[in-house]
Amino acid sequence: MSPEPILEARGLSKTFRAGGAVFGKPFHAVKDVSLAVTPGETLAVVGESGCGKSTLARMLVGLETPDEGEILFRGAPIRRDRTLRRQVQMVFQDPYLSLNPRRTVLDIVAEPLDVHGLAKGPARTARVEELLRAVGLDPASASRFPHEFSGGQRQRIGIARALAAEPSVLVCDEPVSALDVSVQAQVVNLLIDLQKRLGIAIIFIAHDLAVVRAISHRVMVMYLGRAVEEGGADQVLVTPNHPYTVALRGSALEPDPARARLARGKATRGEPPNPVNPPPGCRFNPRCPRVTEECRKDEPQMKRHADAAGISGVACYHPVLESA
Ligand SMILES: Nc1ncnc2c1ncn2[C@@H]1O[C@H](COP(=O)(O)OP(=O)(O)OP(=O)(O)O)[C@@H](O)[C@H]1O
Repeated sequence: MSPEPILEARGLSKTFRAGGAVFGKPFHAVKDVSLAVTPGETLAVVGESGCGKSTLARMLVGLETPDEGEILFRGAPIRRDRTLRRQVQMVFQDPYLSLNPRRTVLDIVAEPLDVHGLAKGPARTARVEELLRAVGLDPASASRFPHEFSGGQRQRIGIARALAAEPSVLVCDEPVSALDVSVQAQVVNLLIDLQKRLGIAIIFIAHDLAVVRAISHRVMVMYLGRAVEEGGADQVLVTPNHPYTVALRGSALEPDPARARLARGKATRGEPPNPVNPPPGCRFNPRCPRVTEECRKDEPQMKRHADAAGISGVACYHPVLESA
């Protein structure tokens, strides 16, 4: 029997108005997305910029309220309360913007300890030093300020801060995309190591399939607010079923970023996606090499089935392997 999910989202939707304007046209940034992670598991959420990954992440940690759907922690619905805030912590994309430049590392990492009343005085300092050690930083650096650290070290400080709350789930929103390629693997390896030691579940958000390869057990692919494919990491990353995942994978195999963009552009023909005016039918249809009339009429629903790696699913009338 597979373990119970620690965090589950059912049918989450979020609508914004175009341009953030009060009278702007409403559009779905996230539409009917469901996911689940079990303790010790990493679910990667991948898709191009604007597909709704950050909005999904913000809903999961309670920074954004879903318009529809619910979030369950250990099987019980949770709202934007303290339980959710403490048990589900976020690691932000930009380690330069997400750390207050006027506070010391001690005070930054101790913030969740203060907010949740977890430690005071010498115990607070000792806990911060322990957390800094856990993320591979010198505990003596607690009195320093963020600008004295490199990008990779700052992201380690962000991870230490997230861990201070003793969370069961870390939601990492593009945690390495602002870092040099040489540093990205170190931060990914740190997360893998922490997961093994602490048994936390990780939701790892990225636009790049190559980055998620090392860390993910399961992968969900999003396109214009919708989940289009999900399954075990090997299945989705090696033998993808959705034509969009195939296109993303094509660009992931290209190590040079400029060529990867070109490959992605070629593989996903036509206009770049715009969530404000999604096409009728399948949202990917204007760019899809396998498009038929059916795809232009009705939106395909996610069809799920159980396999060796758990549940797999694809929302496509013409999935690649089945019709090959
Ligand atoms: N507060 C907001 N008000 C209006 N529109 C928003 C708001 N937040 C996000 N959006 C829009 O919702 C869509 C999804 O944004 P989101 O940031 O979730 O995507 P993403 O996949 O994380 O992209 P990126 O990697 O560029 O952040 C985008 O079109 C974005 O412009």
